Order: sequence, then C-alpha cells, then structure tokens
Amino acid sequence: MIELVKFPKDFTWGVATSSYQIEGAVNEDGRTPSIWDTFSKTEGKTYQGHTGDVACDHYHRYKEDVQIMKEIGVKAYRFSIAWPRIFPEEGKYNPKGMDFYKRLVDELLKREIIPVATIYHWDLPQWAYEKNGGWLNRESVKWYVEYASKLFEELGDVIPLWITHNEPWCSSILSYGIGEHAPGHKDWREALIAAHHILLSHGEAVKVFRDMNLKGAQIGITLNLTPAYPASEKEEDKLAVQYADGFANRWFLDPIFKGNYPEDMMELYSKIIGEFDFIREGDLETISVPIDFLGVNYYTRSIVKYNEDSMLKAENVPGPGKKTEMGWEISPESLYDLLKRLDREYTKLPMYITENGVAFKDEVTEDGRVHDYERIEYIKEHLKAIARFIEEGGNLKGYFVWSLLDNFEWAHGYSKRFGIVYVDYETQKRILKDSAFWYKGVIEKGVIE
Ligand SMILES: OC[C@H]1NNC[C@@H](O)[C@@H]1O
Repeated sequence: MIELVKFPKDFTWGVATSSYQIEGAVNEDGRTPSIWDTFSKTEGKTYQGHTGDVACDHYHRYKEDVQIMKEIGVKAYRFSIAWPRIFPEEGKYNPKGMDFYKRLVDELLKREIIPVATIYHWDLPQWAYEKNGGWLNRESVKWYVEYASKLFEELGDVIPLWITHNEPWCSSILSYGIGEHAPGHKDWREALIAAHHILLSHGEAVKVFRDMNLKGAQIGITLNLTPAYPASEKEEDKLAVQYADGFANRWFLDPIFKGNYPEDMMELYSKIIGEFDFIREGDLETISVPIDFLGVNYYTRSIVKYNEDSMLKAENVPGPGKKTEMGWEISPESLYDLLKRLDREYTKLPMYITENGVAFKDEVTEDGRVHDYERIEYIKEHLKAIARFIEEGGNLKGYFVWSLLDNFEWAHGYSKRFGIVYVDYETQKRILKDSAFWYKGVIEKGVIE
C-alpha cells in the first residue's frame, strides 16, 4: 500500500537562491565589490580560488531561469538582493541596480510566481566593511536601514514576503568568529558584536517596514537551525548539548522571540569576550519587535559529546546516518523535532522552510539527464517530516528547495551542487535534474507517495 502524504492546497511550494551565488555580472550597472568579491579573490579562501564573478550568469539569464521555475510549477521564488547593486557607495543610491530586481519581479509576476526577497544574504558592500569592519561598526545598522528602506519604497508594492537576514549565525559567527566565510576574521568577541548589530539592524528594519504600512506585505527573518543531540545518556553529554544548542540556535532565537540573550551562554561567553558593552539600553526591545513569520533553514543535526577543553564544552561526533557531499548527516526526523520545539518553546507564528536541500555528486549521463534519485529521496523524507508536523497542527506554510540552480557554494566554490537544475558552467546550459521533474509532480498533486 503506497502511503500518500497530503499537503494543504495553499501550501507555498518554492525554490531559493541568493545574489552572490548565482548572479555574476559583478561589475555591471554600477555594482561595486562586496566582501565576498574580496574574500573569494584572496588566496586560499575558496575552493580552487572560485569566485562569483560569473556564477550562473543569472543577471543576464534571469528570464530563462524564471521560465524554468514556471516549467517546474513553483509558486514562489526566494532570491536575495545584492546590497552593492543598490548602494555601491555609502549614501549613493544606484537606480540601475534596483532596475534589475524590478525586471526580475516583473518576470515572476507575469508567471504568477510570488517574489520572496531576502534583504541580506552575506554580500556586504566592501565600502561598509572598510568602515571599521562592517557589522563590527554600530553604524552598519544605519546603513542597513537606509538600504532596506529604499527596497521597501521601490519594491514594497510588488514583493509580499520580506526576509531581513539570511542565517545571521553564518554572517556573524562563521564570518567573524570561525573565519570560514567573508570577511574571514577569527575573533569571538567580534563575532558576537557582529551578531548583535545584525540582529539590531533586523529590528530597526522591521520598525521602518511597519511605519511604511505596505499593504499585504509581511516581514520575517531566516535562521539556520541545527538541533543538537547527546552522544550518550551521560549527564556531561547533555550539558554539551545545552551549550551546542545555545551556540547554534538559542543565541538567535531568544533575542528575537524572548527579548534576551540566553543567560547560560552569556555566562560562558563572558569568560572569553569580557564585557557585553556593545549591548545598549533598548537594543533587545528593538531586536524582539514582533515579526510576521519565521524562516527556518534546515540541513542536518549535530551529535555532541562533552569536551572539557573546548570553549563550548562540546565536540561534534559523526552521526550514524548517511552523509551528503558536505559531510552532513541526513536526519529528516530531526527536522520534525526542531519544528515541534520551535512551536513549543518559541512561536506560534507561521513558519516557512526557507531552505532545505542537499549536495550530491551529480553527473549528466549518456541520455543527457541527471538521475539524482538520492536528492529526490532526501527531499521526500524531509517533506514527510514537515507533513507530520502540519498534520499535528503545526503552522508551517511553505517549503523552498535549496536550490533552484547549482551555484557558488561559498568556500566550496562550484564543487558542491545543490540545484534541482544542473548548471554546466562552461556553457551555462541548464539541465532539469530528475528531482526537478519529481518536484513538479509533487507541486501539481500536492502529495508525495
Ligand atoms: O550550504 C547550503 C546553503 N545553506 N544556507 C545558505 C546558502 O547560501 C547555502 O548555499
């Protein structure tokens, strides 16, 4: 007996991308460098020195790509806007840069695809970074609000869903603390300062958004969340989970939904970074202004054991499940656990899975196709977890596959393919993978077998 898993009729089936990962055209129509242009051109920072100079040439091929979305039948398209196209210099608005997004939105609306805009997906203008380190400078909040306000003015009447930030954990901790992402700093105090200013910019932008009273438009934030599990039933491993969970999840969930940073993590971090003197009176009220929805990016879980020598008292151990090309364990049941926890402990607001997807070794076979059955399996299992949550009353409104296209996977360059559409970077030819045809069927029927 084939199990049929049904989704609500109005479920938002989408795909997601981001500007630096797909657009290319890095010097076109007034765009100036972002920190990722600088970082990717720095020796040793990205796989084989790959950059986003051309990427998927989406800046020129957007009409073709929107037509592909139409063929797949997606209802919504989550993309990000490149700040350096809109404000190539501080205070200097660039209408030609904005015009690209107006053209893109026109193409989407012509095909009745809902545009979902991420305001910041990591391509900070280099000019902002050069003013005392970008997000380390509290002025970044002002720059960001000026940028977001201009987007609301110019696109607020045609874009119904706005996401202030994509994965603040990555644009702060991974970028200023661990150093794997631009600007590549390795300083925990800087990481927490950047996180604070990013969260503050989120809250300030939401306030401006509310003041503009944009009819029918909603605003939220997207967090990448990684549920942590203990390697054993030992009490010390459970303590390791508490700190791993604080590090990955609660440091962002708590200020947004509870109006405070988690006490246990502040205590732990204060031993490393000293005073939290970058938090000012009223900041947490701003950060926790009410939003309309939460975007959740989910890929994998972590399993941790206690380690006295680690700052977080936690050390990752590999899970038993199958691994992806990124080395991430496949664990759809952890997505269900995560959604239940968010519903229980944080919010009853509508949620969207704003990213979920997987990198496997994709090859174009003799028949000119890409038989990515493992990706179909991955997406199917995660959709089942989502369906179970919805069935139990969970307020989950939509799902965006990461990604529409194979694209620039940050430090991994083009070596990791997440797309449901294959990109031949030599020719820029797009090939719908089997997963794209499968997803088309799911969208059409609203069920998975
Ligand atoms: O690693 C896959 C994706 N994860 N979330 C942010 C995106 O920019 C990444 O490509």
